[in-house]
Amino acid sequence: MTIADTIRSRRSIRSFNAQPVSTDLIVELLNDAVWAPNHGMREPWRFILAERAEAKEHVASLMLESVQNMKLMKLMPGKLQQALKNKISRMPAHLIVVMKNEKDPHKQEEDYAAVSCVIQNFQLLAWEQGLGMIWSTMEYIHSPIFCEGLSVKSDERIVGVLHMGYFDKTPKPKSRTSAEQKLTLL
Ligand SMILES: Cc1cc2nc3c(=O)[nH]c(=O)nc-3n(C[C@H](O)[C@H](O)[C@H](O)COP(=O)(O)O)c2cc1C
Repeated sequence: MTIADTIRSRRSIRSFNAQPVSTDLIVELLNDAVWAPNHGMREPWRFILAERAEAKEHVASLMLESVQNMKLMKLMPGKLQQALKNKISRMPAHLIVVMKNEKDPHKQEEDYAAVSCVIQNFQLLAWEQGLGMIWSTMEYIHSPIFCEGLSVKSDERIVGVLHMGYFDKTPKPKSRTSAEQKLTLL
């Protein structure tokens, strides 16, 4: 597969099968992904991996607790909330990508971009191995309950939670606007 093939064929995966994901593989892919560009070599990222059943249960509980006050959740019957928690707990792995905050807004922006590069590298490398994921930025990633429950420090933020695993069905691609339509030639 060329890089272009991998970029074009990668899809966000939201449903996974039960096949476990090896920790060694995730670490190997991360070791390639961190060769991302990053200004000042600040390498502003770190990772938290939940693969063991108790760890995934913990992540799922924190997610649910964090969103409990959201209007949508309040409308959701208890049974449905439990089903959601079970769905998250059953996913093969969750990788939480954490960034060190910078006081200088310019550096903060650069670092958010660098961490996003690592995430995309990781998504593409994983895709080549048949491993799918969804990059979630749902509201809970900013919740003190969620962050404190994962020992994310006050000078850090979560850039995304990557729910990942192997999958049986590849979603259809959503079309993209051609670059020509977005290009200004000076
Ligand atoms: C920064 C970022 C945040 C995202 N957050 C979510 C999310 O919270 N929930 C979700 O379902 N998808 C999320 N996505 C995935 C997009 O919905 C997905 O990339 C888009 O629909 C295109 O689909 P594709 O990735 O299969 O090409 C996010 C993607 C990015 C880049």
